[in-house]
Amino acid sequence: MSNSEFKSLGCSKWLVEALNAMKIVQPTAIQKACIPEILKGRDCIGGAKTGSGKTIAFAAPMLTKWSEDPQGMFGVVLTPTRELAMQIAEQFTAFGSAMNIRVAIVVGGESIIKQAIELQNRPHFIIATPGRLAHHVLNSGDDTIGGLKRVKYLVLDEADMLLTETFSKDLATCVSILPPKNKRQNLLFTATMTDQVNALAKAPQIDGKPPIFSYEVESIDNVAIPKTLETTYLLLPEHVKESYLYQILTSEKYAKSSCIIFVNRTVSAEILRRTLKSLDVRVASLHSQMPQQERTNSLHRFRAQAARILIATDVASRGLDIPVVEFVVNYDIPGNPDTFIHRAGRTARAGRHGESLCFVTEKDIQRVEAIEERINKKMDEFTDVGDTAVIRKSLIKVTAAKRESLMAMDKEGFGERRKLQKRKNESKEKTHRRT
Ligand SMILES: Nc1ncnc2c1ncn2[C@@H]1O[C@H](COP(=O)(O)OP(=O)(O)OP(=O)(O)O)[C@@H](O)[C@H]1O
Repeated sequence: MSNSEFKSLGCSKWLVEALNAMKIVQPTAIQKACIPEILKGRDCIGGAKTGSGKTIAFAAPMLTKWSEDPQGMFGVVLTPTRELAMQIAEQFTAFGSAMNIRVAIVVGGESIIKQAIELQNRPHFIIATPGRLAHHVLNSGDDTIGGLKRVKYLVLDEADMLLTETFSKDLATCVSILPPKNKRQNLLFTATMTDQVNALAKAPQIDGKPPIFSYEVESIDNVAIPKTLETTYLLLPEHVKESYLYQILTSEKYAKSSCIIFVNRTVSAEILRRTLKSLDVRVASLHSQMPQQERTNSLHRFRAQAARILIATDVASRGLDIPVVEFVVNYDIPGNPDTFIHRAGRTARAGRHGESLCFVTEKDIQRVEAIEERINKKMDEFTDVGDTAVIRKSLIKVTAAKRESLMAMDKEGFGERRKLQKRKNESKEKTHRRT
């Protein structure tokens, strides 16, 4: 048994040992601040930069309390994306394996019936995306979701995102089945504070409940990105972006790096994936137009380093914890500076070094300035571009690969499939609204 500081924060002995086995001994700032307060029964709003250990900050106190009386459904964790839900569920399962923990994942794109059966088995923790949990709340009987009426904890991970309009209806449905606010503990965590989150931090105290504990590690609004993150930009014309990307990814410096490339649209992700694949780069992709099984497989391949590069839309920008990622490329610049913080935060996690590069065309300059203002830091110019003669030469090869990709996508009706899917989703949404 070690002299882990988690013990002095009040975590159970078995959990301290489980953390220890994973070499997690010294709590991070957010963990030190939040664990004792959550154990006291307080609601908590925790703000800390990407990769600074927010998951354990809420998981450790919940698991400690659960192990004192491991009965029935104990806690619900909501997250905005399916992959993040799966990752959190894996962590709960790993931490609680010695205690026979039961964790259910309730996310879209997976079998509703299988999930209903899992819920009937009374899992201790339910890790869910709001849309699918709301579906169960609206359509399943008490034998499936009745246990939710007695949960002790509700966690909103990536709370700023979950509190946006996109999730409001589903979130309200999920919360409607839980015990009232004063009969459950509410834990909110985020890497980017928004007005909605701040407003909750200032909410009046509920009678008989300890006051909300609100904590931000060194004001994340002023220091929004990890210290170990290098931020650079490369100014370039739109039509050479693919060639530069290919050149950089295959250059001596980055040829072995694990890298996530963020684009703004699913169609761009598909074009890039095909183009790079035909140029023999080991790529995987992750976007919302892929079937869930493919999304899961892609992420597995990337995590296992079978694919060195992940091309992704913002479904991958939040929460994903893949320690080997050393390099994040913003192939397209996001419109919301907070999105940049989350994307770049897929690297430089837990004190590791990481790099973020922005591809900047003329039309992106204002967006980059807004990001620099948000992160309180000027980006440096990227200098590892390599030989421009080589890039010029590769331009022909890369352009040909892109043209072939576009032709293949056209033939397969990629755009059509998306339109069809969109129409299907819209009609599903209408039915959902009617029910
Ligand atoms: N006390 C600790 N000691 C060592 N490693 C830790 C500690 N706490 C967490 N970690 C590791 O740090 C990494 C990042 O943690 P986590 O995923 O919880 O970050 P986060 O703050 O939720 O980030 P994001 O805002 O991107 O969701 C994980 O790999 C986790 O296992």
